[in-house]
Amino acid sequence: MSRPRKVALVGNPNAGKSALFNALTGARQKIANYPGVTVERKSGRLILPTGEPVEMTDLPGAYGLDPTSPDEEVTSKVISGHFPGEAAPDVLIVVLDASNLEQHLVFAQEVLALGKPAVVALNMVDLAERDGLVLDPAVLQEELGVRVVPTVAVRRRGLTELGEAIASAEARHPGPGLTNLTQTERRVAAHAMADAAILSESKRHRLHARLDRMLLNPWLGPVILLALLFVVFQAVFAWATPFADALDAGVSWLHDTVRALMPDGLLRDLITEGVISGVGSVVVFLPQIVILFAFILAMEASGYMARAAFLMDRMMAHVGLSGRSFIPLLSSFACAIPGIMATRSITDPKDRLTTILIAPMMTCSARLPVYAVIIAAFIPNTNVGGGVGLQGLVLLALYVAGVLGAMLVALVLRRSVTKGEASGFIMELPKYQLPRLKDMAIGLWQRAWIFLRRAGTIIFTVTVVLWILLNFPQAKPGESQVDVSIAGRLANGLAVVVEPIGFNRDMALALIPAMAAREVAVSSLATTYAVDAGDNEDQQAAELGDQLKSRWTLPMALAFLAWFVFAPQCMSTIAVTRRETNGWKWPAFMLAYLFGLAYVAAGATYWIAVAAGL
Ligand SMILES: Nc1nc2c(ncn2[C@@H]2O[C@H](COP(=O)(O)OP(=O)(O)OP(=O)(O)O)[C@@H](O)[C@H]2O)c(=O)[nH]1
Ligand SMILES: [Mg+2]
Repeated sequence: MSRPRKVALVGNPNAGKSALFNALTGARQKIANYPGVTVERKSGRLILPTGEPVEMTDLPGAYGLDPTSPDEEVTSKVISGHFPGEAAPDVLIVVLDASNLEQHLVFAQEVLALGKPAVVALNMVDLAERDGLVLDPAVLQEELGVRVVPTVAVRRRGLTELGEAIASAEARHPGPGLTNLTQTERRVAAHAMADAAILSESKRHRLHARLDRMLLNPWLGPVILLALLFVVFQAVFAWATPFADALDAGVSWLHDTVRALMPDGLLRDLITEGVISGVGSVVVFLPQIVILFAFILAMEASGYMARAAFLMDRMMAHVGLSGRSFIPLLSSFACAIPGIMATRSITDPKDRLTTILIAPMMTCSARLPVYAVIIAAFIPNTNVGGGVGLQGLVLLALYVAGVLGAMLVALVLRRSVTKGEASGFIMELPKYQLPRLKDMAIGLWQRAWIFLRRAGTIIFTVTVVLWILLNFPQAKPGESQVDVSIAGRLANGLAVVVEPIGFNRDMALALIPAMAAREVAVSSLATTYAVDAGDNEDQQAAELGDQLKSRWTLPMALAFLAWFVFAPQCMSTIAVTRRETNGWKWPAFMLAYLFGLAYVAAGATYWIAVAAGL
């Protein structure tokens, strides 16, 4: 039997290719309402209505076959069959945004001129209708010489017709109207084609235009953005509390139950102190993570995020970056790894390198548990007036500190190591859309799952190993178990280095396993204190927050927070930087400068706080 035919989705960024891919193959590729979301190719299987199985590939968006950035290069190589280890696609699905037809037809002509079997998915016809556009697909079909199928990817409209069109797509001889055109000629042709295909147009985006005038206003825009972020961080603390408390109670209950049921011994201690206290101390932050992502996903889907990028462009230009860096930096608030990969949509190599180097300073969600546990223990839950909570304010300040640090570093790098001018910013603003509940639910579920999976795998493993290192060799009566343990002795070595910045031995101990994942800092503190409590019932019952309060001073806690704003405590980030920069030079540079910054920031915080009498 011959291999299944290969079908590839091509088109401008933000046309809805990944949404179509998901709808057709049942995959869960990330979709978001701004250009440059997909930066790698991804394949999946589907069965056409004719019963024919095909292999479908989702590609990064592109503006032309001549690549100007690493992600466009993937697209152009896959289409031409030059992608290593992959045959050229047999059929192309050219995805067009119906509400942005003229622009999207330029690249479509270039692709169709290749003469491969092809189908056009006239996607987002619902948005076109909403904006008062009535289109005639037959006109486009006539002009382009291939089947044109209207679709609404997110509502699964037109999928069967699209499948049938794929099944019957055949090789063609593109007419003279398509081949050998210059880019300018294609633009002129696109204009004429769009004009002919648009039957009627009643301007109905007045509301959106007004919204843009407000949100993109150079003065009002940043104020609105800041206010919005402010609400987000207040909500992370305020809304999460009842859920976090419930989870906390669940963890305590489990801990006590297992303790009561199991016989005394090392195995019981491993399960209660290592697994339940350690991993549980991280899991309780699930509600906060979910709330944070609910806001991020809503901002992405509505089209507001792209506006925020537009607003930030001026500020980015001041530090020598382009607004293009905004989306990768934004993704880094979830995790630096997809953020660093998203830099593939940046054209200028030095621009891209700078963005990679500063991405780890964006506060990723793995820091949230660390921040939250320390803030909850040391920052009073008071109102600073007008219903604004101090805890949320401190959390916002930590995020802002990361951003400001990153901008400062970019400024320095662009004048030294990655010298260059800021490049111009071209990004089309996506249409405003109401976030779809189902997409939000899927997105949140994915984030929650990533978090829980980390807790169940990497955090679990590291915590168990740490517990073992904390319990051997066993202390004699009268000795402190942590002091004599292997982990304790290792930490004593590191403690010498971090003592000048106010860290104690337990903090030093937390830093080592936290290289695997930042959240481990929390579970490792929880485990250390649980082991240290030994048989002391009172101490055992004390929650991690109370333990911290009784063992750390406020300046120490603040220094620890400052450390985590900058420290590159994540091996995966280093690994992905190595991959994206093809060598060890830049990851080594990143490690050195970020640890340096963390050390200075934590030290300065500690000594200033001490001097201020905190
Ligand atoms: N209303 C409407 N929205 C759509 C449709 N198709 C996609 N979208 C939305 O449009 C946005 C972009 O969709 P994606 O699938 O990420 O676009 P893409 O072409 O893969 O973009 P890149 O990966 O950046 O090249 C998302 O917010 C989708 O929810 C559609 O037919 N109708
Ligand atoms: Mg995509």
